[in-house]
Amino acid sequence: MASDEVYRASTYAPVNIAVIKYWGKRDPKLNLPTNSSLSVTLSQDDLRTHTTASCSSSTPHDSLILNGHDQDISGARTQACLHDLRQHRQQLESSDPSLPKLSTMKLKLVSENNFPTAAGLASSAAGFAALVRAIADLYALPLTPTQLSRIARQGSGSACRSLMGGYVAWEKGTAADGSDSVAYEVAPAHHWLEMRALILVASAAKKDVSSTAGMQQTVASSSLFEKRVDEVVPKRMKAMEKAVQERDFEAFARLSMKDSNNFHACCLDTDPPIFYMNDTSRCAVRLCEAINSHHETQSGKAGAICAYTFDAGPNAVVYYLADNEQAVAGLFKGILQGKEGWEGKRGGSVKEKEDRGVLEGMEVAVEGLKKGVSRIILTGVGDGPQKTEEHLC
Ligand SMILES: Nc1ncnc2c1ncn2[C@@H]1O[C@H](COP(=O)(O)OP(=O)(O)OP(=O)(O)O)[C@@H](O)[C@H]1O
Ligand SMILES: C[C@@](O)(CCOP(=O)(O)OP(=O)(O)O)CC(=O)O
Repeated sequence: MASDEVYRASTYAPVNIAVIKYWGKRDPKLNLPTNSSLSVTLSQDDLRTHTTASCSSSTPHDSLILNGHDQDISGARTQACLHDLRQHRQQLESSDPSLPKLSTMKLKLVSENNFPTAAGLASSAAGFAALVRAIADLYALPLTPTQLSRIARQGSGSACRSLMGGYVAWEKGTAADGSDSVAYEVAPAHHWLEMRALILVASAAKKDVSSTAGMQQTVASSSLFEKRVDEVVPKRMKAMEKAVQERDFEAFARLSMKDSNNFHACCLDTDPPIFYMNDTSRCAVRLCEAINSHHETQSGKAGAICAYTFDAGPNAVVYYLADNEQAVAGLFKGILQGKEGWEGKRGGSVKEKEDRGVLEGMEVAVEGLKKGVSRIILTGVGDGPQKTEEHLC
């Protein structure tokens, strides 16, 4: 008689926000990128996906419940992840016949994101990283995070960077089968633990052009994009790795802001043009620039203390170091006090600052932020996926 034992494994997985952006596919089917990218993994104390993978001989069909709602998992991307994971399990089962035949059972996946899904907060990155990690744990696969990144990449490109903590690069690779298109750790979180991120949520609504569709249009129509892929990104990847290794915030900040602007310029150069940043985003840029130039004037030397970056949406992510919390987060708190997100341990310790020197001539930007930002999220660099015994099913 078949046993109806239920097997399960659960994990938490983080969001990552790139500072050298992935934009463009050279092979849409295998989800292979046109350029390498580099991101910061954010702390799971603030933003995370929690996923349980379970199976038993009586599980009727493969399913995924996300935030309480049934999801369609028949898409090629999710299917590619499930197929590869099952194949790895099958290899284990054929080399050790005493193992239960989990590869033949259907999977029940239950997942919860503690942040808005599909709002440009990298939910697909944390979501697919959690899905792959939870199933790999359920199947007891002896694969490294880099090996798992090859699988997660097929679900969503940016997901491959959420399988590791700290500072993570995704090497674009050159092999036609995608075998060398994987993520690797540039430095663990503790190497530069002082990194903080303030997220200004300018819209929690679903975006009108998905990343997947947008980047395809850019590849097909932007001539600026060719230069980005051939020259701009390869140079910046090297410089950004060095900035992280040397904990050089000035270089990290300048490269982040330039790369975000270059990516959004390519979006504007797309036919028809794609607009992810909005008026609120531009107000955030203006304020960051003002904070940096005020700091430089005061200190008498070059040195950015904050860096903005924008993904495929209007939300600003502002990176800064803990030592500059008052000068950066404190200034934003002075403007955005009363908005959701400042309460709690991280936000509570930030003192509101009204720096007339920085804010002089910034009335339009200040008003724009007050009007356009709905909530803030304060976080910092964090670790990779964490196994948990807290199961969702
Ligand atoms: N926890 C999860 N488990 C599995 N899949 C998820 C999970 N969360 C999100 N997804 C998938 O990711 C999709 C959202 O991805 P999308 O790229 O549109 O938005 P985003 O990731 O928030 O933004 P971006 O990647 O542009 O920063 C969801 O519709 C769902 O298919
Ligand atoms: C702007 C970005 O956030 C784009 C992310 O794109 P996705 O990883 O969501 O795209 P797909 O591979 O098509 O799922 C930049 C980045 O995270 O590097």
